[in-house]
Amino acid sequence: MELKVSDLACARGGIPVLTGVSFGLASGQALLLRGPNGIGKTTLLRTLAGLQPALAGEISLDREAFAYAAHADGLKATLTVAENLWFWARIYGTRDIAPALAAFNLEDLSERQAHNLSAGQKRRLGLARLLVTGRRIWALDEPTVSLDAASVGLFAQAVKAHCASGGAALIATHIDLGFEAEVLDLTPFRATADSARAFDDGFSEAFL
Ligand SMILES: Nc1ncnc2c1ncn2[C@@H]1O[C@H](COP(=O)(O)OP(=O)(O)OP(=O)(O)O)[C@@H](O)[C@H]1O
Repeated sequence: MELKVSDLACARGGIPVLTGVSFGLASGQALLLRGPNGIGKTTLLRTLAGLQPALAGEISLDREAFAYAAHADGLKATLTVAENLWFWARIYGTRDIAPALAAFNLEDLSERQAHNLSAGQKRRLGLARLLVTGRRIWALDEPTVSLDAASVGLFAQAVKAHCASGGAALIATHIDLGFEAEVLDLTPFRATADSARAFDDGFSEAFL
């Protein structure tokens, strides 16, 4: 098993959002996170990627295993497409950006500054960054926002190739990505007022 999450609880803005989340993600597997707006998909991905602490529970892998791609593309506006990818490649110790450019059809845009890209092109660059991280688990938050149908197809191919080479992906999405994947519905794990109170009590007891 690549990743095992056990009895995880996480909060946003100090308020418990999810409790008792347990699932596994095997090497080669893509898992879709579903649930209504506000259920906590982003919160779960941020917790797994180490951007915020868990309230409780276990995550079998450390944050270094995850490449997180969020709503904000995190691009360097004045750098070109190629420079953006090289920036990340150097950080992650990757020596080639050509596969990333090709996977997201960015070759013809490689010399354009990021701030001059369209919304969908920016998103493609943000996703291409995943390929230069070399990280095993992609944690993706609504990765297809702004993408046209052809680009959703490129994204699906990239995820399939990543999984075929031993990686895995956890993807929060409301749309059909056009490939077979298991689904984890977070609705049953919504934190209740009682569970929120239990965390408050535990917090108070721990610090009194
Ligand atoms: N910065 C914040 N401070 C306080 N609460 C927040 C903050 N960001 C999000 N929340 C709240 O945390 C809860 C979980 O939000 P989250 O973004 O994880 O949900 P989501 O399932 O990803 O939603 P969506 O499908 O709309 O993207 C929501 O009730 C949201 O209003």
